[in-house]
Amino acid sequence: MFLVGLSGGIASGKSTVVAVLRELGCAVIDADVIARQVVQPHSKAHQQILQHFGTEILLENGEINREALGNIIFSQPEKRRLLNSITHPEILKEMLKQVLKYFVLGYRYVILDIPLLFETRGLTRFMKYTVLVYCDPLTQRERLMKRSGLAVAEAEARISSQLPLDEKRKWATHVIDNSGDRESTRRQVLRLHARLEDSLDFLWARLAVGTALTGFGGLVFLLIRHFIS
Ligand SMILES: CC(C)(COP(=O)(O)OP(=O)(O)OC[C@H]1O[C@@H](n2cnc3c(N)ncnc32)[C@H](O)[C@@H]1O)[C@@H](O)C(=O)NCCC(=O)NCCS
Ligand SMILES: Nc1ncnc2c1ncn2[C@@H]1O[C@H](COP(=O)(O)OP(=O)(O)OP(=O)(O)O)[C@@H](O)[C@H]1O
Repeated sequence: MFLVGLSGGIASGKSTVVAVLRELGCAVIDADVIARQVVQPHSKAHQQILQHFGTEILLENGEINREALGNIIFSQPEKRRLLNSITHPEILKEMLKQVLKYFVLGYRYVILDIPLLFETRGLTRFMKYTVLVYCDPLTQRERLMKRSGLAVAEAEARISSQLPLDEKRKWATHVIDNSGDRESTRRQVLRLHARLEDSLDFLWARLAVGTALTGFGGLVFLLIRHFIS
């Protein structure tokens, strides 16, 4: 089994790409969804957030007021680092559990949708491929303002809380450019999907050739090499 890290910037189109991949039957784990689950009332992260940010970031029903917390962390880098240090270990733990679930279910690869993949040190080393959902800066800002009802300055604060997409582009093994229309993006996702599926064929072909050439010892060697690479 191998892992594919999918990332992008805020409102660059990750969910749009993931929707197509899910339609094609891929297993996808969404870090934003998990980030919501791990801060539910009575969780460890909820208690720590309350302790550091105070009751003013709570709604009447005890849940986190995401808008209020967002306003704080997107304008104050040190508060953002604090929130990340509380939530990220919990998010990673839950992601690992879900990866194991898909492994047991027999999926041959799992896509991890992680907005801060390239910002989180060391995480890309576990991914066989990294996919960046790119979008040109002006379109990204416009889509973000429209989707979240933000003013220019607020949208820019959110965008600049992440590494620029042009920087992330250099690190990704695959790029999907979502600056155009949805149809153009869909075509690129179909090509990516075909490559991911081919990548499996390549593995099995390598194993078959390896076994034929070197016998059982060679097969064991190739399997070990694959799972630790
Ligand atoms: C700040 C919070 C409360 C805002 O909630 P809200 O519902 O408005 O936004 P949502 O969670 O849907 O996130 C939207 C996007 O914001 C960006 N974003 C979220 N958290 C961060 C962060 N800490 N740093 C930079 N960008 C972030 C991502 O691109 C994400 O896709 C929430 O995002 C949060 O708890 N963030 C901390 C956890 C985290 O790092 N999540 C990102 C996944 S690892
Ligand atoms: N190709 C496109 N053409 C027009 N609008 C688009 C396109 N792709 C995405 N959008 C719109 O842009 C907004 C952001 O897209 P999406 O939710 O897929 O991004 P995201 O990266 O998952 O966002 P976030 O990280 O902030 O949750 C949405 O309102 C979506 O409908």
